[in-house]
Parts: sequence; structure tokens; C-alpha cells
Amino acid sequence: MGYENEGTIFALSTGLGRAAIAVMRVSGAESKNLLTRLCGDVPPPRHAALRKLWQDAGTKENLLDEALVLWFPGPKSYTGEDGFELHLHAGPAVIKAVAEALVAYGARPAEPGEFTRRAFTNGRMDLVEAEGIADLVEAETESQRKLALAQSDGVLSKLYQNWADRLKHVLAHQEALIDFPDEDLPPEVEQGLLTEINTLINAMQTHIREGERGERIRRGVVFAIAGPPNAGKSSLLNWLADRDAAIVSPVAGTTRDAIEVNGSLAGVRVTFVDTAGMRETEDAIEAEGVKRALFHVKQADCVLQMFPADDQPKTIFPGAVLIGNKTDLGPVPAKVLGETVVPISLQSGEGLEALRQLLEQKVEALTARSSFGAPLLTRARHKAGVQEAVACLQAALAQDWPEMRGEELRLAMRALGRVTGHVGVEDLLDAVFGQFCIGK
Ligand SMILES: Nc1nc2c(ncn2[C@@H]2O[C@H](COP(=O)(O)OP(=O)(O)OP(=O)(O)O)[C@@H](O)[C@H]2O)c(=O)[nH]1
Ligand SMILES: [K+]
Ligand SMILES: [Mg+2]
Repeated sequence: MGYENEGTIFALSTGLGRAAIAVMRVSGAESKNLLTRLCGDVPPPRHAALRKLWQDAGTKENLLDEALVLWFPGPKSYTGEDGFELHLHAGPAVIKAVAEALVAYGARPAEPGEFTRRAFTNGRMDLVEAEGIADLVEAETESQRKLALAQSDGVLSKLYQNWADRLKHVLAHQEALIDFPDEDLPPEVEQGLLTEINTLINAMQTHIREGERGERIRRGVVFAIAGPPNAGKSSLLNWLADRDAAIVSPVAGTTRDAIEVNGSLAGVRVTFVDTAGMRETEDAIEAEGVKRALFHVKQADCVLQMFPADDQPKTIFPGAVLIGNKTDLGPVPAKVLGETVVPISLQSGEGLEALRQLLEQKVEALTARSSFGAPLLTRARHKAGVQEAVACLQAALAQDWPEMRGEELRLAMRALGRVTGHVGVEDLLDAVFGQFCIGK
């Protein structure tokens, strides 16, 4: 990317809404110069200092604001470069005037994610940690916060780094086997090497398998509400959302488009998707709705399969929570096709608290911590990298030729290196940092 590490950049790091203070962040080689021109001197590093900001501190003409100023000399700064922060009064006119002064002195507005990208380029963090920062800024629930904080702190990177280090070790032994023909080395060396490769494959496969829990915490657990028309699906959605998100009516086939509502359960972000009632229909729009309903059922982490007391399902979606609604109108069977039914009435409120508890348990199970205490994978990008590493290690095991095995081990290390950003990632950077908002 052309702009990489070019010039001195600035951005408002706080939001644009009404606020008392706005933080303007500046980074780049010209930082010291800019700060001196604005306030006349450079305060002691990393200490807050109150300063008058001038259009030109030399002439003391045109006072812009009085602000808290923080000077962060590189390399021990967020980006690794010289930089500073101005804690301005948050009026739009103040922000505009200061931005104009910065531009007049040669700085330019930052691109999205550019601060963090510079931090990565200057070795202040790896890619996985940078993604953790992006997630931390977006975090809405406790579980998202904890996951992102651990990731931005390097917990996940350390796991990948540990694997890469162990592979380096295996590779060193493999090379010893190539350089010194077997008679020089005890057979345990080769055996130990194969055992270690197998151990690594197992650890990586467990990480991938449990990874969907981390992905669920990050994006939220998705529940699809499905069932025949008039089961009370939209009524359930509205109760879960605590507002009239969807139209409820006695007309079968009311809901057409899927309606999504976000919330949180057991400290985890969740999305409930209300769908069209499933039935054979001549109506083209309703048929499209049914098609979409099936799509959401497939995509969901868990299906809430609803039926009204008088219309039992003939098939059950795999892993679905079976909900029998309208107990106020008649009894609901305890089991259908061997599966336990949760009896509720959205009219009388019967069974709703029990249902909420069950959903909380479901969410906890779907996002449970890793069985061996290791950090969870959070992104498809990481998953792809680890999967590739596993494939290379399996190929290495299948190789009888030591030279070829060494090559597969090297490819596995490269795959892990791309995840953390330690090797050949230029093409990846735009994708990773493009998702940041400006000022990070
Ligand atoms: N008696 C009774 N009526 C209910 C209950 N829950 C929902 N209803 C009524 O059943 C009708 C259908 O409810 P909806 O929530 O629209 O059902 P739906 O499954 O979304 O229906 P479609 O969108 O048409 O597939 C409405 O008239 C609701 O008021 C209940 O527990 N008891
Ligand atoms: K309806
Ligand atoms: Mg509906």
C-alpha cells in the first residue's frame, strides 16, 4: 500500500458525538516539530501537561484551544514512532481548527487502521494482536471484551509462536538427520521427531475443533426461530427482544423476510432470527420467505423449533430446542419423536423463565472455554492458517525422504507465520487493517 509509514498522520480517536473531550492522535517523524509549533515546547515524555495551542506558537497569534498534551517519543509508543495526543475540548469548531493547523504544518488525516498498521510494521504487535485490538474496540459484551483483551495482549499469538518454535526444533533435528546419515544418530531421534509432529497435529486439530466457540463469542451466538405458520415465532422474538420487533397477527404467513434482533445472554452477544412459517405455498413471496427460513436454520448455531399445542412436528432439526407454545389453549406433549419439549405460553407467560434459563445454558455450552485451557481461535483467517499447517504436517509424516519432510515442515512454519504476520503477509495487510475504523 502506498501510504505505508509515509508522512505524519493524525486522526480523532474519540467519536464524533457530543462529548466534553476529544482526543486527537498524531504519529510520525514530524511529530516533535508539529507539537513545538502548536504549543511552543515538548512536555516531558508520557506526562500529561496543560498547554495553550496556537495557530503558531512562535507568534502566539490565534489561540486554538487549551488542552492536555501528551508526548510519546518512539520507539516506546503505540505505533513505535514519535507521536502525541491532544485532549481537546470536543466542540466541532475546535477539532476543525486544530486539524487545519496540523494540515497546514504538513500532517495528513490517517487512513482507517493506519495507526495500528504502523504499530505492526514497526514490530510493536503481530497481526493476531492487532486483530485483538480491533475486536476490543468493537466489544459489546463481557465475553467479547475478555476474549479480545487476551488476544490483544498476545495470549493467542504466544500459542502460535510456541507451535512455530517447536516446529523449528523439529526441523533442526530433521536437518541433522539429513546431514548425518542414520548410522551417526540414534534411532530415537527420528522417532522423537515423528512423535512431536503428531503431538502438534493433535493440538492444532483440537484448536480448530474448539475454534467455533471463539468465533461464536466474537460474532455472537445465532439462534434461528423456525416452525409452522402461527406457531408464535414472532411473538417469541418480541418477548426475547423485549420490544415489538416483528409483526404478530393471527394470519398464517405473516412473517416473510427474516427479522434479526441482537441482544446478550449470559454475557454473550446473541442474535435471534425470526423466520417465515414453513409450509407448502402457492404465494411466490411467501415461498421465498420459506427458502430464506431454511437458509437461516442451516446457518444458525442453534435452532429454536416452535410448534403450537395442536400441531406437532413430524421432523426435528438436528440439535434444535423444541418449544411447544400456546399451553394456555391445550396441553403440549412432554416429548415429540423422543425429544424433550419445553412447554410455554407467550400469552400467559408460562414456562418463559425456564426457557430463558435453558437458552442461557445453551449459550454457555456453545461458547465454553477450551477444554485444555488454551486460548480460543477467533477468526476464519486463523483457522485457515492452522488448517494449512496441519495439512503440511500430515504431508511431512507421509514423506519417507528426509529432504521432502524438511520442506513440508518449512511450509507448516510459513503457514503459522502468516497467521501472526511474521512471514510474507504483504497481501494480507490491506484485508486485516481495512476493517479498522479511522483513529486506530
Ligand atoms: N393463545 C395464544 N395465542 C398465541 C400465543 N402465542 C402467540 N399467539 C397468537 O398466535 C398468533 C400467531 O402468532 P405469531 O407470533 O404471529 O406467529 P408466527 O409463528 O410468527 O406466524 P407466521 O409469521 O405467520 O409464521 C397471533 O395471533 C398471536 O397473538 C400463545 O401462547 N397463546
Ligand atoms: K402469524
Ligand atoms: Mg411471524
